[in-house]
Amino acid sequence: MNSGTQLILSYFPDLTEKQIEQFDRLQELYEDWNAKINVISRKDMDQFYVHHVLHSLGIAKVMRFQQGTKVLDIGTGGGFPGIPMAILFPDTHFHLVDSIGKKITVVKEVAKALKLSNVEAQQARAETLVRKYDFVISRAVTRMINFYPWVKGKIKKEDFNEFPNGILYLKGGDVDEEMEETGKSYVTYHLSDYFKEDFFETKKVVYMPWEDKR
Ligand SMILES: C[S@@+](CC[C@H](N)C(=O)[O-])C[C@H]1O[C@@H](n2cnc3c(N)ncnc32)[C@H](O)[C@@H]1O
Repeated sequence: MNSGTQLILSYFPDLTEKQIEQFDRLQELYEDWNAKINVISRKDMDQFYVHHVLHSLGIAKVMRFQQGTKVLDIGTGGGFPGIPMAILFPDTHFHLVDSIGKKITVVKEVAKALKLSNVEAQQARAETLVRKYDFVISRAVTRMINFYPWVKGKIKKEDFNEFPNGILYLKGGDVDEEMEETGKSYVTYHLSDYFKEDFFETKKVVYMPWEDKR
């Protein structure tokens, strides 16, 4: 087992043998694909498990998806946060979408190599999608004021998991300034409360539950 996988296991001790194997293969797969199609900044590759895998899994410290949950990852790039989350939640369906076809090629190949049957990858612009989901997850795509109109009609207005359906967005820096522009309610979780690596000092998960007259 590589040291990155050991790190993941230290924070998620209930991983199965299959999940351990899948996490273990990730770095090699991305190194190979990244040499052909740049989906991860090269200088980031030596911090791959912290900056990409563990960061993506920060969402799982905030929300446990039940079997049958449907999740959309918008602007997934090479598959973050969708691929690590799909390994962790094999009974949840993940729809990974990006507007750039080459990135979706990488996502499809990685999912195939890992036999992730719960991953569907599609080249599309977020605005054009018509299905409904329990949760939308995302990292580093655009400001929430732009993002929110893309997704608000795509979240099922019923609660299937322990907490209301909604958006789970990975963000660094000043969350409040950006979130207040939207006028919507949200909860901020600090990833430094869960992970001790310096990288997480400023990293957050912003949770926006769907809203009605509740
Ligand atoms: C900075 S990258 C982040 C990629 C990935 N989420 C990550 O954290 O590694 C932003 C991605 O959003 C995609 N994107 C931007 N606008 C989009 C849209 N309207 N619909 C789908 N994807 C979009 C871009 O193609 C790009 O791959």
